[in-house]
Amino acid sequence: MAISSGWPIQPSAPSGAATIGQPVLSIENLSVHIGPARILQEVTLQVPRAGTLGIVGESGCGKSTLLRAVLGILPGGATVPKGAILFDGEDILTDCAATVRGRIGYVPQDPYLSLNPVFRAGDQIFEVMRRHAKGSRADHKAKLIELLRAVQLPDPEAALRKYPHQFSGGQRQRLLIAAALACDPALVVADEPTTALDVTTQREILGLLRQLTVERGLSLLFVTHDFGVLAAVCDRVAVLYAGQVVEHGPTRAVLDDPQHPYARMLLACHPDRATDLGGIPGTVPAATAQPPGCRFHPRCPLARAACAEAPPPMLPLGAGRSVACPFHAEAFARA
Ligand SMILES: Nc1ncnc2c1ncn2[C@@H]1O[C@H](COP(=O)(O)OP(=O)(O)OP(=O)(O)O)[C@@H](O)[C@H]1O
Repeated sequence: MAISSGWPIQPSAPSGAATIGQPVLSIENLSVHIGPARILQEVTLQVPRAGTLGIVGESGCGKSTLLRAVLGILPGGATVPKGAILFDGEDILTDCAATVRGRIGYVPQDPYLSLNPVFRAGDQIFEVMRRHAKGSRADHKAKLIELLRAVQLPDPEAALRKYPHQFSGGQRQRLLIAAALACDPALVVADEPTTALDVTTQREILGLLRQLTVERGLSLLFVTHDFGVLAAVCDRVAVLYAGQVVEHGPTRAVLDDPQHPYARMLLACHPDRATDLGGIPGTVPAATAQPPGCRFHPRCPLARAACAEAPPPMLPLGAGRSVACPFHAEAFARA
């Protein structure tokens, strides 16, 4: 059974937009360690200009760490033994990080925790614009009012003077989307931006995000653990397991016919498809105890000795798809 987004279908990106020119963001062989935790291993991904890439994976697979690396806010003690993150050709991991960061908008996960309760909403966004956007305060105000209209927040003038507690959760998330767009970013990074919201508000916010990215030609890097949300928002998807990308391709193709054993088993657990509640045998390894080779091999029904020896290369499958498993075509029975 196909996984439906459950959300109203939103306008899709202009034809061919996902493949135009250089990617806006290119993550190349990125490994991130924090102390003994080997969190990301040789992650390679691209966000197309005016395209949307979703990162999907279970809790603890490294989604937030990947976003933090892109935003230049890895925690103290983090090291990057390998790799690069190129934004418009500039390496975010080097000194130009501060300049680059102003051109990346961020929509956080929890609208209740992301605004300072003691400052007016407008002042908090003006402060970000003062640091990163050109123009006077009057220019910023005109721009912000236009954005608050675009995110469909009623009475934008009054909204600027309100404190965070005077908004609902959905309204706060609209405010945060406006804030993310305030400095004219080329890329918006969103970290599960609807998990704290009720289902109806989730639909509205996802629809809005999709509409704004299409209308404004923005690129979107979107993290979620929810395949339905992914189907609603993202043109392309990368499936992450224990810090390794195991499959990458157009969202519809991956959801309809996943190739990596992990992606197949994960999708089989989705409520739209599940025939039992068996789940995937075993547990996700701790970041301090990652198995060698393919990190999924201890749980994989197709595993053999070679899988424990070295991480499998990404194999191109055509039509923009790739999978990190040389045995992906073999059928398996779920344990
Ligand atoms: N500061 C840290 N120090 C040590 N280990 C960390 C640190 N931050 C994260 N980790 C570990 O890195 C792994 C990935 O964590 P991360 O938060 O990136 O995953 P995630 O996919 O975003 O999870 P969730 O969906 O639950 O937010 C986990 O095993 C986590 O315990």
